[in-house]
Amino acid sequence: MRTDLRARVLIEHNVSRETAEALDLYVAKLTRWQTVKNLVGPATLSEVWHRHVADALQLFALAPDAKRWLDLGSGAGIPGLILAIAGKGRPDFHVSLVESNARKCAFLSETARLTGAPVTVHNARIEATVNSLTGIDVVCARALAPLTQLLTWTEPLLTSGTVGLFPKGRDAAAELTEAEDAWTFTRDLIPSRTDSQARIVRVTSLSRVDP
Ligand SMILES: C[S@@+](CC[C@H](N)C(=O)[O-])C[C@H]1O[C@@H](n2cnc3c(N)ncnc32)[C@H](O)[C@@H]1O
Repeated sequence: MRTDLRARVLIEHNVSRETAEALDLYVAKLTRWQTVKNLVGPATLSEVWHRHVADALQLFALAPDAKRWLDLGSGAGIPGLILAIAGKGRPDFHVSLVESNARKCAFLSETARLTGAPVTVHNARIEATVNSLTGIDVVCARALAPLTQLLTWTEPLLTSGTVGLFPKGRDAAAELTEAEDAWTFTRDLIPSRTDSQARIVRVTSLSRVDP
């Protein structure tokens, strides 16, 4: 079952053999750490290629030319570390990972070293870090916070030309409605390729609604 999912994901995302081997290292490391550190929902591990790897890789198609990525609340590196592993060969490609949990950062650093993924791991809180990060093409965050909170955290970036890509579940439309009370922005609601109920919210040109 797992092998079938792996093969399907690799074909669908046109993954090279070298990248597939690096993704295998990621999955093996995640599986090993999961037994003692509980990095992802235990029920999701048997479908890691679909639920995590493919879910991350689909973001590339939404910003194909982006080089400098920022992933907030990376956890076990989803989507940021997976994107970094897959984007490793691209010129000037780099992903900043922000994660407040030290043991998750240890996993991110060790796995990045093992796979050669071009990342910087920031063991820090988002609110203390975002202002110092510049030159970011895309900021993403999965399963972190409601859209209104994400826009508040990423305001310095999204008001300055950075694109936001936020994978969301079935409540994406409601989160958008709430966020539009406080912000104006250009947005697309893109169907997820891994979950028919889920959406990816793409946000650009953010500004605050006048009080
Ligand atoms: C539910 S997990 C999601 C992890 C990953 N993005 C995923 O989709 O599997 C949220 C992560 O965000 C981190 N986090 C929550 N609030 C944070 C903050 N203010 N600054 C940095 N990290 C934070 C948590 O430690 C946790 O690892």
